[in-house]
Amino acid sequence: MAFGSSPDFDVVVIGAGAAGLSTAAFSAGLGLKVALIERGTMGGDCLNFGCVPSKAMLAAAHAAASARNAHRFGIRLPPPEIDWTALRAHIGGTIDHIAPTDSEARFRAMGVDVIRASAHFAAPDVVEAGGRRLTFRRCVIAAGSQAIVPDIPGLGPVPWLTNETIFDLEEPPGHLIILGGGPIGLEMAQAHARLGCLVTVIEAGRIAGRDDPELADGLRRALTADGVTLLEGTKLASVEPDPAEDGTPGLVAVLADGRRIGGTHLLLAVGRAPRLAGLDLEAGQVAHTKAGITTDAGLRSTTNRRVFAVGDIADPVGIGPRAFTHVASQHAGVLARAMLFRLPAKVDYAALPRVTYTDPELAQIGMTEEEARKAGQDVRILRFPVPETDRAVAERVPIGLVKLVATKSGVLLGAGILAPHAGEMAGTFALMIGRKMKLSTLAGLVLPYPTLAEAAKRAAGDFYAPKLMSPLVKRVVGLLKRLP
Ligand SMILES: Cc1cc2nc3c(=O)[nH]c(=O)nc-3n(C[C@H](O)[C@H](O)[C@H](O)COP(=O)(O)OP(=O)(O)OC[C@H]3O[C@@H](n4cnc5c(N)ncnc54)[C@H](O)[C@@H]3O)c2cc1C
Ligand SMILES: NC(=O)c1ccc[n+]([C@@H]2O[C@H](COP(=O)([O-])OP(=O)(O)OC[C@H]3O[C@@H](n4cnc5c(N)ncnc54)[C@H](O)[C@@H]3O)[C@@H](O)[C@H]2O)c1
Repeated sequence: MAFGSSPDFDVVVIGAGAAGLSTAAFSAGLGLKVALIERGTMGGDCLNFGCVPSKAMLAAAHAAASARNAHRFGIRLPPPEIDWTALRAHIGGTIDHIAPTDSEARFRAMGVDVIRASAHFAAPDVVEAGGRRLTFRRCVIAAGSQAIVPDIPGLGPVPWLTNETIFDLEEPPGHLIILGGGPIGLEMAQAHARLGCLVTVIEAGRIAGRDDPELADGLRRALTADGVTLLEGTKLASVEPDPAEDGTPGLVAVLADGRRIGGTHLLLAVGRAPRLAGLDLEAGQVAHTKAGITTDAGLRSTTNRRVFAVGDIADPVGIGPRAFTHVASQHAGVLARAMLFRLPAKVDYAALPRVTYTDPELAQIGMTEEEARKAGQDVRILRFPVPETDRAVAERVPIGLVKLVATKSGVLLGAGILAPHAGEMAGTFALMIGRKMKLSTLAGLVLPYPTLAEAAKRAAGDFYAPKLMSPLVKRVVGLLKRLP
């Protein structure tokens, strides 16, 4: 940019996914001149290849499971028939319904200059896209992440799927082999199993490895009951193409112990890598590692003060990346305060919720027991089995657990919930942990009866039960009862 001249844009945003769209919307709303650059589909991963299609598919899968399980309630139904074409129309229709919110037309109407092209840095204050050279006051990198493609011998000729292609299958997979038992692998495993496919998950460690092992154990039982084969602590040595006689592609997964598993499709779900390639971050003098763009806790690049990063691609120093849509929104909020209002805003994940949308759902808010202990906390653990609530009995919920992690003085640090619709309970815990509330708040809450959430109240109540039943309290009650 020539000395003294003003830049073309106040804010240039690279990527129109959850993080970039929120950033562009608030910046334009505050009257700034904004360019939003997207090389793919408006809405990014969440709308097109992530949260939305996966939850739409899971909804269909859960409906099929409900039909299969109706006999438990005295309702006899024929086995459900899966109409794959109609199912795909449901998934596509869900995306189409939400798409206008993320559309180019909506953002143009806000006054945003939407550029449909690939963006890269040409200088620390210049981005190029679609043959245009854009100078900026601030650039926000919101280019997201993509599925990691591991280096597995034989993978080249085997047709593999990622989250970007699995929702496009015109026929249901006969036998879906899933590599990786994290949220993507597990959600897709249950969805496909309940939709009538054979499913095998190959996981190098244990499934739901970031979650509490007790909660993961319940999920393991639920998935196994759905017919998912879980191979944990198992390394994949290689894959071989194995087309069927009619020429339809197939594969054999060869495990490190020599076992051979034949399947029709392979889904790679072994984690995400930031989309750094092509951004020419060197030209922009933007520091990065393979985890993402290195920022301070206010999401500002540590090497180019004009540049910020948000969403999956952001790697705030000491906190690390988190790949969730609600984190993308949180980042946009931090950015609004830090970048535009120059307030000392920082990313804070202390009360962060995350949910794996299987049935039962696995929700974790704040710290797991292991994380709290690693952080040096002297913790109290409280549990209550969800199936012991009256609501669970009525609804025949066989598996579930609430596990609370608190300080010795009763301040809630973390909550893990394995229960149907556990995600719907997460807000209460995010509020409690965020506000550093004590378990007494939860134990004293009047909850509607009968609800699964009562399990959490019962777990919190256990913190106080020994104190209530102590000899001292008994003596006080004994003295008080003598009063007229
Ligand atoms: C299968 C699956 C299920 C998920 N389910 C959930 C869920 O239930 N809940 C949840 O909270 N999260 C979920 N996630 C995670 C969530 O989708 C991501 O955290 C979220 O999409 C991140 O948003 P983002 O804006 O950072 O990136 P993205 O959505 O990836 O958007 C980045 C955009 O930048 C564009 N781009 C990249 N490079 C350039 C460039 N050089 N020039 C121009 N444009 C560029 C890309 O085309 C893309 O559109 C799921 C993810 C997957 C894969
Ligand atoms: N419901 C949700 O909120 C939701 C759903 C899907 C994805 N996401 C986001 O996307 C992220 C990525 O999800 P993901 O499931 O791909 O990744 P992940 O990193 O969470 O899990 C990947 C799993 O693959 C295993 N793995 C890695 N390499 C392997 C190999 N060679 N062989 C066998 N197993 C291997 C790991 O041990 C791990 O358990 C999540 O962490 C989350 O942030 C969120």
